[in-house]
Amino acid sequence: MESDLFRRQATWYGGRGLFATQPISKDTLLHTCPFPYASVIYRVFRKEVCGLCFAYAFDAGRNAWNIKLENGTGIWFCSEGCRDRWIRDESSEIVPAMNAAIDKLAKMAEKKQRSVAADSARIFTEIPKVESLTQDFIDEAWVIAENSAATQLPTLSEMELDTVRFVLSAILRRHAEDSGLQKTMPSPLDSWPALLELQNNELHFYRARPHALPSNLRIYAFIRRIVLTDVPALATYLATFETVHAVLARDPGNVFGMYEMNEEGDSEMLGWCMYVSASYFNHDCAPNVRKKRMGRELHFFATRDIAPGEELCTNYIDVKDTVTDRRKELAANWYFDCVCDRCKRELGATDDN
Ligand SMILES: C[S@@+](CC[C@H](N)C(=O)[O-])C[C@H]1O[C@@H](n2cnc3c(N)ncnc32)[C@H](O)[C@@H]1O
Repeated sequence: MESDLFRRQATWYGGRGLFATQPISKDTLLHTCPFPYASVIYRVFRKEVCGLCFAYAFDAGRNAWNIKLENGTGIWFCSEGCRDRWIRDESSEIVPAMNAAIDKLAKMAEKKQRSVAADSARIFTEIPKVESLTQDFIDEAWVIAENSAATQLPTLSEMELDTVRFVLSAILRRHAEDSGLQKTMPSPLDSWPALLELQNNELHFYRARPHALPSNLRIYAFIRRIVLTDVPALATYLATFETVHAVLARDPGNVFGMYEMNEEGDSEMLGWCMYVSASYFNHDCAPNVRKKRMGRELHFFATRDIAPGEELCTNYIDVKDTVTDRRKELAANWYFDCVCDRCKRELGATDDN
């Protein structure tokens, strides 16, 4: 990573992490991602969350935002400034066409539900047994899906349609990057080649959630159909399954939930984002880094003084929970057994364990 304060290097427990290269004082701003590479606001919240800065209407004492694109569907803004910046910065012609296509095809698929289900290849519907879920099995499933995807129009759940929007936002960003349309170029640390360097977690993910493999293959088939029929500008990214697969394989374990407090004072997830360079902060149950989302920017600050050589870690889960609950959650939703010192201490473990 290009920073005076830290560098990316291999960890003793596997994978990469970020390590301080000089003394860092408490509250130092360590890293900023100016905007996510890919993001989605859940459809149910799209009138309540600004399409540019992610401001939540509830925080401003409102039920919804009312500023829209003139020709657009599916995106609301908290201010004319955000709308105008979105038009200036994003590929504004493609997005409304894409959103309209998603809605149209989702309705078409719903109407044709029976016949489509009957025609579908088993790969799109059958939940694989955990024992059969090897990397070879997954790779083969994608090849089969690619060979049959052109004619498929699967019916998707609301969650799957949100995932379609998420993946398409990544494809759009890649297209903007490749074609020079991107007005504010991201740093190389937040580019498509950098995204490909993120840890691929699909094997752990599908073994924990076998239904997600056919679901992701349906998502791919649906995206391919949308692009081929309604968004030809993105067709090169759908010539093979690689782009969709690359995003879906890196989503689990790398993305950030978009959380806000709701009326009841509970934390509500409004969508999720992929901030590529931010994904290199590993987890620690006694973190020395805290993250703060400010609009669509994600900032990371030191929570205490940090010595050179120390790993910079944030927390992926609520660290107020007990050691048993923390480890259960990390294993279930993040697919790893935490190696942090606090866990070791609280488990009464020795270094050999
Ligand atoms: C968001 S990524 C962090 C970057 C990752 N280490 C890499 O090389 O790409 C999360 C992954 O890092 C590893 N990881 C993060 N914190 C960990 C911890 N406390 N104990 C063990 N593994 C951890 C796990 O493999 C996890 O799936």
